[in-house]
Amino acid sequence: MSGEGDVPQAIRKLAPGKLVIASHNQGKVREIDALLRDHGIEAVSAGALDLPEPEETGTTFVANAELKAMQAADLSGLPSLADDSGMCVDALGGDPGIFSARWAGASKDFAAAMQLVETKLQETPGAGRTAHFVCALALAWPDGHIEWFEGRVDGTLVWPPRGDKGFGYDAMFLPDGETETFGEMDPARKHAISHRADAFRQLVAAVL
Ligand SMILES: O=c1nc[nH]c2c1ncn2[C@H]1C[C@H](O)[C@@H](COP(=O)(O)OP(=O)(O)OP(=O)(O)O)O1
Ligand SMILES: [Mg+2]
Repeated sequence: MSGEGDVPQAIRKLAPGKLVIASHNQGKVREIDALLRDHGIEAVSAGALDLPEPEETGTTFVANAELKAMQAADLSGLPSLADDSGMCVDALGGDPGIFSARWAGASKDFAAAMQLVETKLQETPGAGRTAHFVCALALAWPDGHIEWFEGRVDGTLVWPPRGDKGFGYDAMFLPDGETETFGEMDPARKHAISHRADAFRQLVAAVL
């Protein structure tokens, strides 16, 4: 058990590198590292610590984020932050959702995953093209205490994909109110408006 009040001091006292980013996705680690650095926090990635990639057996973004954060905290003995995220397409009943990474297969082929989304949309009569990204962040402490936050950004899917600055499904996602896809825009702009930024704002407000 931990009161809300002692957490900010705890994270502020961390030595540099003593927060684990419990992710094996380089694109995500890059974004989370940039977001943490904005708050003066230096972290180390699960990959750099040789932590294994857990099987994501949860049925929600939050459950999978918790599972990844808790495993990293258990194995490292350090506070660990995990991100479980994905793209939910309205006309596909929310797919790929928590299966966003798995649609890209073992080779992490997101060109193929984006093509699969587009093909399924073409096969769905009268389908609209609205979608949103979700990001669940879970922060697990070695004492078992855990807190989580969920962010979201709404947009429309474009075809063909545009831009190579992002990762995953970025090149086909046009956020509402923008003229560039997540793949085309400056990373700083994505950091300001993304699902991950939304979840981070909540984490920062609650924890830092
Ligand atoms: O900002 C994003 N821009 C584009 N695509 C994104 C984004 N955020 C999540 N996505 C997609 C791709 C990713 O592979 C999957 C998350 O799956 P998810 O299991 O949370 O992550 P992962 O397996 O890639 O790495 P890990 O679990 O080690 O953190 O959703
Ligand atoms: Mg994963």
